[in-house]
This record gives sequence, structure tokens and C-alpha cells, in this order.
Amino acid sequence: MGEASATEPERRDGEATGDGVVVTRALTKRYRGGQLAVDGLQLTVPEGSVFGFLGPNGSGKTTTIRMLMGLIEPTSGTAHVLGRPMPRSARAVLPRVGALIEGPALYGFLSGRDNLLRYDAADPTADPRTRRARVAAALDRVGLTAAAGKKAKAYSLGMKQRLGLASALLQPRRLLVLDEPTNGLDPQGMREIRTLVRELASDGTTVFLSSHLLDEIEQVCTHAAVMARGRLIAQGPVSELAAGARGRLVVTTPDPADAARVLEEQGIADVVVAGERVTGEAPARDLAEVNAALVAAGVRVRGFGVERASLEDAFVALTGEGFDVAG
Ligand SMILES: Nc1ncnc2c1ncn2[C@@H]1O[C@H](COP(=O)(O)OP(=O)(O)OP(=O)(O)O)[C@@H](O)[C@H]1O
Repeated sequence: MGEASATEPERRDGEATGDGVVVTRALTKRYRGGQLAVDGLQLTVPEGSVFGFLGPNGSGKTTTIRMLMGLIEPTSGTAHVLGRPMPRSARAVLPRVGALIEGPALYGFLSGRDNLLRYDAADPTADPRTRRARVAAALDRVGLTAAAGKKAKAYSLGMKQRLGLASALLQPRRLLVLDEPTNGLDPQGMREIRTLVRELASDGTTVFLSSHLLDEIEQVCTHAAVMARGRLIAQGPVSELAAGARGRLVVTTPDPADAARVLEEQGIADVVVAGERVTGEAPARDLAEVNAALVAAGVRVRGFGVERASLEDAFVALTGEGFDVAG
């Protein structure tokens, strides 16, 4: 089942491809129309991580995932998945990778269970003797046991997405690749998928998931890569990425207009007033001086501090632009 062939010995992760489940070097895709969708991508996804692939719509995430899965050829550069080159080793690699890309393909007239049975039967590496048991376990895993006998066309979007995840879980996987797994779900459905992703990761499966939702990445991912216009802007542990951005200075005061004026005089950038909260970019200089200036100007300071930077702050700091491109 998906073992390395004699002609292409499997490299241990850490050799030649660097220490990663997914490693790309100068990976580039230019579509026929001339669109440079992915530009010189250097990605390293550590084993056991929940890796968020983050970027606004059109930043090249799906194109990258399609190259990783061997669905399209890169224009130049290399992609290794589980230590082997793609798309050349797709036949050996893909059985050990569970993927959910661009929504699950389902037969509406079949029940959820029958969809999985059929899907599994189409997989030449799947053992028919264990099929029913594996399908039942996957349904249980995603919380669809009670609805397993219902026709898939009667499923909600969230249930369809869960069924798609179940199809990725029919066999033990070292890597799960999920393209926008919460797209189109309501907040409850999103929470459920996030919980599921965390559970899968706690079993040791590396999860690579793309998202255009910053808070989603912050909530579930240990690591992230940030894309913008086909290029990698940053990657690393989520905590370090967020720490790379300065937080925001927050002043709580009944005198917000005066506070804003003083902060601006003190050279604080991006001062924003919202009710009694005045915020600005945290300065590099001593905050005690800023506080003293507020007090000296007669501003009644009720609260003063720096809020931890979010990944969104990091993104804005890195790209100089907001994240909401197309929702
Ligand atoms: N088959 C294609 N032919 C030509 N251009 C394409 C093709 N697929 C995508 N593109 C372009 O490549 C760029 C990257 O698209 P891609 O779908 O990879 O981005 P994305 O980050 O996954 O965005 P989304 O979240 O909207 O899917 C976009 O400018 C897109 O218009």
C-alpha cells in the first residue's frame, strides 16, 4: 500500500528535502494565460504540525495545493511530499495523503455511508475486507453515524464537508491536506470542523489547511505560512509570526479626543478613536514617556497598555495592506 518502489527509494524526512512533510523549493506556477499564480515558493511543513496556509482569495493557495497533490505541473521549482518529488511520485505518495480539495464530490442519491463505501471501493489500495469497519469508523470520527443512512443531498453544507473529511480518513494518513475546509459553513459548522482538525492533529497526523480566515488559523494552527499575490510573505510558528508584529497601544480614557491628539504629538502612528478606547501602533520607545505626556496634558487615563499582536496585525505589518480582499 503506497510503499516506496525499488527504483525510487523513499528518503527519510530530513534528508535532502529538509525536515518537512511538505517541502517546496522555488516552486513556481505560471498559467498558460500568463498569470504568475505562485512565485518562487519555499515552504517547509514540519511533521506533526497543523500548518495554516493563509492568504486572501487569489493569492495562490489552491494552485500550490494542486501542485502538491500532483494535479498540475509546476512551471519550475520542486515540491516534495512525504520526502518524495511530486508529481513524479504521486502514485506512491497519494495513498498516504488524505485530501479535501474544492469541496467533496458526492452522489446525492446515495446515503453518506454508501458514498464512502463507493469512494473506498474506487481506491485500489483499500482493503475490501475492512471496508465496512473503516467506513463506520470514519463516520463516527466526523460525527455522522446518526445521519449515515440519509441521502447525501439531504445533508447540510457542514455535513457534506464532514463527509468529505470522512472520505479523507478512510485509511491511516500521515498528511491531511484541506483546502478551505470551513468555507461556506455557519459558525457552528466551522467550530465543529476546527475541533475535528485539532483531534486529528493530536493523533500525530500532520494537517495542512488553507484558509483566508486569519482567526481560524490562529485558533487551530501551530504553524502558518502567509501568502500574498503568489509570494510567500512569512512562515513559522503562529506565536512567532504574531510576535513579529508590534501590538497596539490601548488607552482607555473619558477624554479620547485629547488623548488622540497627545498620542499623535508623541509620534504614535495610526491613532484610532473608538468610544473611550484610543489605540495606535505601539511605539518602540519607552511607554512610560507616552503615559507621562498624556497625564501632563490633563488626560484622565483609566487604562494604558499594549495588546498582544494578532496574526492580522502581523499580516498588515508584513504586506502593508489589509487582509480582507474578497471575504
Ligand atoms: N486555471 C487557471 N488559469 C489561469 N489562471 C488561474 C487558474 N487558476 C487560478 N488562476 C489565477 O491564479 C491566481 C491564484 O489563484 P488561486 O486559485 O491559486 O488562489 P487562491 O489563493 O487559492 O484563491 P481562492 O481562495 O480564491 O481559491 C489568481 O490570480 C487566479 O485568477
